Amino acid sequence: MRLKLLWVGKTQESWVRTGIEEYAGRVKRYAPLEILEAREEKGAQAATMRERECERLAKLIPKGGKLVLLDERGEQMSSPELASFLSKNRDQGTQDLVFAIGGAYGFTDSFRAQAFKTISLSRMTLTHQMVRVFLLEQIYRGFTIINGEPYHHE
Ligand SMILES: C[S@@+](CC[C@H](N)C(=O)[O-])C[C@H]1O[C@@H](n2cnc3c(N)ncnc32)[C@H](O)[C@@H]1O
Repeated sequence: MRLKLLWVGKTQESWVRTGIEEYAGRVKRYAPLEILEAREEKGAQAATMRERECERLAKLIPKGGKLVLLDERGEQMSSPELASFLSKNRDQGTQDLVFAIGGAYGFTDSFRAQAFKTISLSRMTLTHQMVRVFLLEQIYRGFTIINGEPYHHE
């Protein structure tokens, strides 16, 4: 199973980039991981920016890829539940599990409708930049749970 992380715009803060590099490196011990960046839209109305950014995200989804959205309105999962979601997909032969993080204006309804699952990390709104690190850390945590490694403590 290959993992793809899609997001909108460059990672601006160096301390966020450091976190991404750290946890992306850890995740790659368990599964091939590719991070793909959609260009951020600027200077238009929120709805137009959301629309254009989602069109760009949609183009990055490989054919047959299973789309998982990160969204505050999604389903809240525990880390063991995320681990079992990852292992189930791996065992069922999912080729590309594609996680998408929206831009500052989130997702359009039509992009939401393409998702196979929508996950919330919290009911609070987090910055789309920090969500990149939180998601990578949870995926890493998930793999350590799958492998019975001493990282996650109940
Ligand atoms: C600043 S938020 C967008 C807020 C936008 N007003 C909305 O309603 O979706 C940018 C992106 O960060 C991610 N995000 C923010 N908070 C999140 C949370 N609690 N759980 C999961 N993803 C979150 C989502 O992918 C979201 O599209």
